Parts: sequence; C-alpha cells; structure tokens
Amino acid sequence: MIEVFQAGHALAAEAARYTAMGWMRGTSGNLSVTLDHDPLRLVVTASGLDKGELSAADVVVVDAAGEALPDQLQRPSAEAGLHARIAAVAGAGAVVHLHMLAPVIAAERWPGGIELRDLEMLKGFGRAAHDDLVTIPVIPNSQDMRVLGDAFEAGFDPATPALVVARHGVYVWGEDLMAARHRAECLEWLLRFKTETE
Ligand SMILES: CSCCC(=O)C(=O)COP(=O)(O)O
Ligand SMILES: [Zn+2]
Repeated sequence: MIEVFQAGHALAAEAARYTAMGWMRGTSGNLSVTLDHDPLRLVVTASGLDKGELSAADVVVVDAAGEALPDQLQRPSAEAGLHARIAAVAGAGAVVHLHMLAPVIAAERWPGGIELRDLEMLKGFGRAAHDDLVTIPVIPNSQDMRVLGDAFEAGFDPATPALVVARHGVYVWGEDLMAARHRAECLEWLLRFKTETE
C-alpha cells in the first residue's frame, strides 16, 4: 500500500534524525503515524531494530490494541499499544517515543509531575503563552501497555502533549511527525533547563 510505504519512509527519516540527536540509542525508541482514526490504524516502527538504520519497509500496521494486522512481515514495537492509546485518547496524528535523558532525570526528582512555567520555549511545546503553568505527567514504568495506557489516560490533559515514563523515556505527540518533533525538541530543552537550574 503506497500510504504505508510513504509513512514508512517518513518514519525512517525521522528515526535517523532522532538517532543523530542521541535520543534513540541502541535499539531504543519507537515512532508512529496514524493512518486512520476509525477504525484506529497506526503505522509503527518494527521492534528491536537499530532506529538509525530503518528502511521504509521496517514498519508494521497495528490496530487500537497495538496488535499487528494480518500479513505484516515484522513484529511491531513492544510499545505499539501505548502509541495506539495515545492516538485514540489525544487524537494524535503522530507519536514519538524517545529515550532522552533529561525527562527521566526530571521524573526522578519530580515523580508526581514536572512543573514548567515562565519559559519562552513553552510556546514551541504547543502552549499559547510562555507564562502558563504546565505540568508534564509522570507515570511509573511497566512492561504491560494496558497498565501504561490506563495511567496515561487517568492523567491526560489535552493541552499537554507529552508523557514521561519514569526510568524509561518520554512520549510526545502532535498532528504530524514534524509537529511532534518540534515539541519533543522544545521539551528536551525545557527539561534540561529545569534539571540544571533547580
Ligand atoms: C533498549 S530499548 C528497550 C525497549 C524500549 O524501551 C524501546 O523503546 C524500544 O522498543 P521497540 O520494541 O520499539 O524496539
Ligand atoms: Zn522505550
């Protein structure tokens, strides 16, 4: 399907970019784009691969539970279920999961949520004003995507397009891959600033 191939091409290019930033080290991280919202269908990166070396074929189409549709050639990301939950709840067009260090360090210090305010970069994170109080939710890590999904949904705020999974990494989303990347880049700056100044 051409749409899936195009999504795969875009996901591979984004993953190479994030790898160059040091945010997809080893085989860490995964990315998805939403093909359809009803029924929910995502194109997600395949599991266990070096995300800096993906080709357009290294993607899998999954359903709302993160399960591969029939006849897919690879295994979907182990975290596809959380991507699908975020896409369903937030209406996201793209979700990126990155193993950035700053969010994980911040979650260690502020496990109840990471507060940000009075920072110009908040505008790049999708907020209308720099002086909003923004709380980035933190949830405990789990290997069960339903547990992570339930914890995400319980604390979901439509105005905050990010979630930190403690001792793991961060999820950021947007209407497309570029919007998600811009938000992820700004959030990394904000959390690095916070951990280095407080
Ligand atoms: C060292 S990566 C451990 C698994 C993980 O957290 C991750 O982001 C990559 O998982 P995937 O199944 O998408 O390769
Ligand atoms: Zn991960």
